[in-house]
Amino acid sequence: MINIEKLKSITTTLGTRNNSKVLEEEIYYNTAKNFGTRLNITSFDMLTEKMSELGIGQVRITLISDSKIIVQLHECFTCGEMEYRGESICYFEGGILAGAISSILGRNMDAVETNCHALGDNYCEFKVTPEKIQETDLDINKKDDNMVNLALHSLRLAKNYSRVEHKTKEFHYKNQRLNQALKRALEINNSNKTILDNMPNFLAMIDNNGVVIKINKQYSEFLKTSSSEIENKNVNTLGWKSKYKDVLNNGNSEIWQEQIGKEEFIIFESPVTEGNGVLRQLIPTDSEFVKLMFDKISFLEREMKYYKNKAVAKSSETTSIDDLSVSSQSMKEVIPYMKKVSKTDATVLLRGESGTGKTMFAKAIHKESHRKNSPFICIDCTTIPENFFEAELFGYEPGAFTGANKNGKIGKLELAHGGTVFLDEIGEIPLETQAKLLRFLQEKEFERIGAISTKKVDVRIIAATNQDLEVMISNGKFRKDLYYRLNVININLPPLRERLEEIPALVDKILLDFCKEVGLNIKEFQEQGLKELIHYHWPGNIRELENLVKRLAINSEHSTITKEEVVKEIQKTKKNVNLGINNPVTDLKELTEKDQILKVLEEHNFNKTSAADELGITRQTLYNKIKRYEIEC
Ligand SMILES: Nc1ncnc2c1ncn2[C@@H]1O[C@H](COP(=O)(O)OP(=O)(O)OP(=O)(O)O)[C@@H](O)[C@H]1O
Repeated sequence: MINIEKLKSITTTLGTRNNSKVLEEEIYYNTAKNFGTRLNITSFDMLTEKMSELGIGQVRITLISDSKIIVQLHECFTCGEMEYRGESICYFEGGILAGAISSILGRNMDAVETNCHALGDNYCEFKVTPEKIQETDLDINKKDDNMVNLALHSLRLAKNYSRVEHKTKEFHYKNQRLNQALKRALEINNSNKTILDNMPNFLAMIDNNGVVIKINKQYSEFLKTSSSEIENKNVNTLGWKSKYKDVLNNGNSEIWQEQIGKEEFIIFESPVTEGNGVLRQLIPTDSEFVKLMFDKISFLEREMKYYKNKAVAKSSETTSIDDLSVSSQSMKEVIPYMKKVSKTDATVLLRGESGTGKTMFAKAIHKESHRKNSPFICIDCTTIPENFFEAELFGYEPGAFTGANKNGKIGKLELAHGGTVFLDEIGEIPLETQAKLLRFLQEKEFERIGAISTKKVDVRIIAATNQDLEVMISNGKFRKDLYYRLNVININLPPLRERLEEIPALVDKILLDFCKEVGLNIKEFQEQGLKELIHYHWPGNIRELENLVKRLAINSEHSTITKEEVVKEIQKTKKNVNLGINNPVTDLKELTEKDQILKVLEEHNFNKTSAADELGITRQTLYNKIKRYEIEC
């Protein structure tokens, strides 16, 4: 037995409702195709006549060959009177053409729309080709209405991703197209049989007062009654459990499981006719369609679990607040505050120069919080191209934009549900995305790109920056309202030169962890060597100290690292500092720094890894600087 609550929760978190919509859409394509085969069309002339008579459009066949048939459709029913939509959308007509041509040729054909009026073309055009599945698998001439046959057909089509992608590109317009098709379906009367009657599933249309305005033959036969006994009666009078009110109020489909008679059904109710009516569909739970849907859901669920586990595993490697090496007075004062803050869900803004430990502290806050068993997801805003921010944070629906993954993408906020998202270098977020992020911080909800429904997720945001956000606000580069939202808790990590007394403890910790990690005999520093470290001013902060200590641990010949070895290593680091690297930046110094970076890059043939090495900075810092100084590489 299917657990409908689980289905609902999964569809809500993963947005798989839309994946089920993909299949739903397949069903409609197939239904139209099924209808096309039943028109008993035997020639192309008859096809042209019938399509015109049904009001589907004016057909012109421009090519008939062994491999394909090209059909133009003028005055297309779906898009003929539409404005430019930017996508081809006439899957309903494609289905009818595919079905009709299949019955003319006596072989299974499929139609793909290659031109569309909604794309700005003068007319719609369909390429009709033999379907790529084995003919023996499906006998479309067999006038078998059963759900299994249709669902099997859907399964094969759903597996054909390019087809699915083509037909699901514009999810926004799907309902509209469907509305029109159904509206029309109610009007068209073909030998006293409506299109609804030709549909194999159990379907009914309910108006906004809860009155059943149409029920198809299959449904009324299942209820062992005639359509006239049902139509024009209220769902309450009929004893139907319907959620039409919720559907119409919220504009979202409802799905649930129900036993009717002896059979179990999945019931879908979705808004149609511009939100004035509801289409009710009953699908038996033992149908292939439902099984397929569950397969898809469990695949997505497994995928989600995999990424969640990965994220949780990463966060469990994290140092906790108590394990952080902090021995200076200024940092010791920060720790109790951090612990208090960790227990809340408040947004935190960590500020400090590069290498002062912002990322490490963000992870420690997460580990101390009640979210510790949920993902910690770090987004380095300096590495995301401007156009991809929204997709990265909020995700997108299948086919939301050209070049998008055909299955859509779960955004990092959704992935982190229950956990923490760390936005490193928040100042890099483009203004447009800042607005959407602000809304998320205020309402905890967002829409994926291309989605019509809103998602709610429970995520804590920790942000970090070493930029002067206040200056960015006055330059119009950072939103003031977002700044206030982020700045609820502000933790400032002082540069290492202002907490030099921490160096001995930091060095001990770094040395011990590193020697263990790489399997070196544990080493120590000569006292004079340590003093040298304390006398240096560490413009690259703890990261610079960490790199230097690790280099010494590897290069030192002795179990005790000598003063001379330290001095030599510091000289190397200083050389880079004299070159202007790692200095806190002022306008004047920035100029020197840019020149020096350019010089080193040129010397290294623009190889970023070796240039970063020479400069004594991470590759990421080098990328950041290249970006900041607009150096062309
Ligand atoms: N208190 C600490 N104890 C031990 N190691 C630390 C501490 N603080 C920072 N580090 C180490 O210093 C390095 C730099 O820290 P981190 O990446 O957190 O800095 P950051 O401020 O986020 O830098 P950036 O702004 O460049 O991203 C890391 O490898 C981290 O492990």
